[in-house]
Amino acid sequence: MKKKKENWFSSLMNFANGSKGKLSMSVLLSVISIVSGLVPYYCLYRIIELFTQNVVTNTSMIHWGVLILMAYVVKVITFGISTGISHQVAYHILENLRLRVSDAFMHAPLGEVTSHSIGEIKNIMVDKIENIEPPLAHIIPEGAGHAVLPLVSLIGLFNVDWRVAFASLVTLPLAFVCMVLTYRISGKNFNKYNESNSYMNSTIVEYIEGIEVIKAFGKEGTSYEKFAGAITNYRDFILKWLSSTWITMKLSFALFPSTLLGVLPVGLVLYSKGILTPAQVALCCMLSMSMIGSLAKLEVFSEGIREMQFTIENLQQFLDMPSLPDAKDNVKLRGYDINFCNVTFSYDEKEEHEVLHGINMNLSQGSFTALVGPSGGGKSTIAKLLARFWDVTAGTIEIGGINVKEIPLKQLANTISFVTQDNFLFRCSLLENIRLGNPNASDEDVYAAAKAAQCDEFIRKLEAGYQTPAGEAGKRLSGGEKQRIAIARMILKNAPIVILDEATAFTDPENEEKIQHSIAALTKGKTLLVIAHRLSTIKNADHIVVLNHGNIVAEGKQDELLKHSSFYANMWKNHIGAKSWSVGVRGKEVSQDV
Ligand SMILES: Nc1ncnc2c1ncn2[C@@H]1O[C@H](COP(=O)(O)OP(=O)(O)OP(=O)(O)O)[C@@H](O)[C@H]1O
Repeated sequence: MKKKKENWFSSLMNFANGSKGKLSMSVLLSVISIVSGLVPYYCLYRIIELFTQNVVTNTSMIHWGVLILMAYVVKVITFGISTGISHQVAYHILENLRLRVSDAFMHAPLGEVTSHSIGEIKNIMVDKIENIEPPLAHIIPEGAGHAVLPLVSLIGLFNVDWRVAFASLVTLPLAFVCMVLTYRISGKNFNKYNESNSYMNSTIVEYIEGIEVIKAFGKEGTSYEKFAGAITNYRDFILKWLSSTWITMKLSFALFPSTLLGVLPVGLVLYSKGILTPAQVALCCMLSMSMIGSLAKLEVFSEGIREMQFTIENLQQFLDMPSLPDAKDNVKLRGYDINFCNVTFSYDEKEEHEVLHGINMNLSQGSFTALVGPSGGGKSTIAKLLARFWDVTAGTIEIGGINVKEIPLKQLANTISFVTQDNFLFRCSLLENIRLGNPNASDEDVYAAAKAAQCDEFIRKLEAGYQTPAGEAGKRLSGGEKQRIAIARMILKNAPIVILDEATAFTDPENEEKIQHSIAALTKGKTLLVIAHRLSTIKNADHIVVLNHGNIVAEGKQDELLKHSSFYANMWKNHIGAKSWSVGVRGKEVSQDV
């Protein structure tokens, strides 16, 4: 059965959990504050009445004056407390929204996440969510107050005379029509607005991120044009969008607060007929004027409501992202053997482009398995499926006899250390970047892991050593240095299964040998899966699996493969050739050493 689409406001209120009491208090105080603004009008009416009946005394003036002052104090205090509370609640809702969206990203298959550009995600998570804070903090409490005030004023007007009360409503129907029209016209283009805004954000992020490539290829002009074009398109779109609603919006802005238009003439006619006293006419004018402020505010708030509605509806696509099913309770693994059974996989939902076709593979606990093969053969995909960045399309992957889908994602993450090709450093110190591998590790443990990964020496040479912020250092570190930090993280994590995806690809030969020794020592007894292009680094593997176009084309030990697989033998020959060639070019002599 199709799930009923939740109203955007209910969705928003779901994020106020734990703060609904505060929100109600804020609404109540706001209503008190706004309605207490009517008290001075009533007092003025009584004072005018005293004057017109010529019975005014000092005591009565003081009496009504004090009442006006008290109403003012109540108005200011209740308003202050109400908005204070509502801002707290608004930020609580914003925090929940952001946490919920980032949680959705964390639990979604990786492909879902990468299908959105960084600019788009930043736009929604930072800017759009932040933009709803002011309307959220003001509209709910103040909106309630401003909705109640015209009603109270209207009741007051009916109390004086029903004809004046109806006269105050004369412009409302037309104002409503204009407001609904504005809402409809601008709503139609909101998706386009989002697209245009996201595109502009993505373009600027791409422009800044790719600045090195742009400079290297002398494409400043072209890239700048793309960026400037996105800004111009956005401006043109917004201007067109605004002009499409300009007339109806301005009309509704003008008509909504025009209560005096009916009240004043009708009040004066009733006065001339002796039905209303001058004080009553003054009271009717004051009451209808009190409605003006509130109706104008409601009109402005309708803009904010629309902003909130569109933001929440836009966020819904992120909140509704499919998530990888996650088991609740930790399971008992029977060791750390890994078993791929008939695994097929496509990155696209339609399964049109299968990248793995029925992979069967067994990695016994404590063994060292190497995945090799031409680029695009599916090596990294296998590693990512094991770490469950995606779920297999068909077949199963088991660890210790348990399907990875039945292992809670957290337990799986604790079981596997994955050093990927992208060695991402977070915006914190290098010490903390390494400690990510094990948050409970002491500083000494971090230093030991860094030594084993051959990064202690260069880190200590940095001005702030281990305290160097990675954001800053990340730009200064070489690819190999970042890779060694990632390996130190892996060492510190000490998980029973280790995946190294081209883990030493950036490292120079001298350090590579040292790291290879450290990795060999530190992964002893662990189930190790290495993805390597440089066959010399995995020639001692217990098991080498050769992948081509998503199929296993050969497997075995190095010696067996060299004897029985012409495919592997060719790869080996090419590898040796490439090594010799590179040495030859640099040293002007050709060597056949590997
Ligand atoms: N996120 C993705 N979305 C769609 N297709 C992808 C994605 N990642 C990889 N592919 C495709 O899947 C196939 C296998 O890629 P994979 O990265 O697993 O190969 P690989 O053997 O690790 O290559 P390399 O040695 O170059 O890293 C390739 O055709 C690639 O284009």
